[in-house]
Amino acid sequence: MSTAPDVIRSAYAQLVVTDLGAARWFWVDMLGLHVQHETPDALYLRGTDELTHHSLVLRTGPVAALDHLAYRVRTPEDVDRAERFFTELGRPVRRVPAGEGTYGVGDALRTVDPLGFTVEFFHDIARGERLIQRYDLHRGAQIARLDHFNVCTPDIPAAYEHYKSLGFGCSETIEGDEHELYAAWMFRKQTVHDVAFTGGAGPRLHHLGVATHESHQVLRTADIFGSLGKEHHIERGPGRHGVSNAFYVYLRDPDGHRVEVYTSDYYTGDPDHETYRWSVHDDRRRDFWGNAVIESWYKEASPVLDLDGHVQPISEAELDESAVQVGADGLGIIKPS
Ligand SMILES: O=S(=O)(O)c1ccc(O)c(O)c1
Ligand SMILES: [Ca+2]
Ligand SMILES: [Fe+2]
Repeated sequence: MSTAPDVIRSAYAQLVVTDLGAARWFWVDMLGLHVQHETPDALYLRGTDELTHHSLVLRTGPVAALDHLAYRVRTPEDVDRAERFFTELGRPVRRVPAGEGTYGVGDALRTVDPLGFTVEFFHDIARGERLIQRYDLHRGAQIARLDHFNVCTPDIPAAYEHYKSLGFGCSETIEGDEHELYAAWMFRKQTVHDVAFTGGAGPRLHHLGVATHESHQVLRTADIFGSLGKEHHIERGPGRHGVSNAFYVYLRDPDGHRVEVYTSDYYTGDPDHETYRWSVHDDRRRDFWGNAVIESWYKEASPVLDLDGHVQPISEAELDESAVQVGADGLGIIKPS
């Protein structure tokens, strides 16, 4: 296998939304993302700390879906490496020269990865002005930056192996009694994850994770939605995660796309960083206070598009974490299917 591209971080996602005005209300007015560029059918958004052009692109389309995920790579030559790497894997690849792809992004490689997701690797991207200390412009949830992608896939071990071959480390896992893999969190930047896998029918996008600096901003996000009688957008939390130790709240946008407002995970940058493994029977794994995970969080996710914009077919998962229950005696019981 040729050398993998040197991925720096999860960098942006492009979502298809069916109503750009409604999406603007949610992502700009409520979450506080900054509009770096806009056209009649697209918004290019970033958080207060982000110095590159955007970390989220919303474009109008008939079906709410993930258009593609994008990772930034260290050098322009890593875009060539990505092309060789995925070509050797036998995956469909498409080179997207500067000016022909996403506005603000330079030369890029797009592929459909082994999990069925359309993924872009790029280096060159336009800059945005520094807003880190423009507190006068920090609004709503005061989102600082994109933190991670969470994807639904039926084969978590295959997802783990693919991202391991791309040089990702593994910070945490959720495992069964025989160490079957229910979920995994993997990273290139030195925090808990750039990408994580939720077991389920896939390929589907489970959520985008966006980071705030402090937990009071997570609580304030929930309060703002409550104040406006829009609490139906709050799906899960606020709460404290077991995995990652982050404080979180999950929201659904007007199209049902899930976003997690997330803060205070931890450093993972040492070369001998060890994976922390949770039992699927430990009720603190997903919420450290043992709060139940609402069914929709396990079952609902956004469809994804292929390189030509067609919705990818999905395949069902073998393992169903939501079927695993911890009984009153603290032992795991599997609900009869
Ligand atoms: O619910 S989990 O504690 O497993 C969790 C941890 C980190 C995340 O980013 C997440 O979405 C979910
Ligand atoms: Ca609710
Ligand atoms: Fe997350």
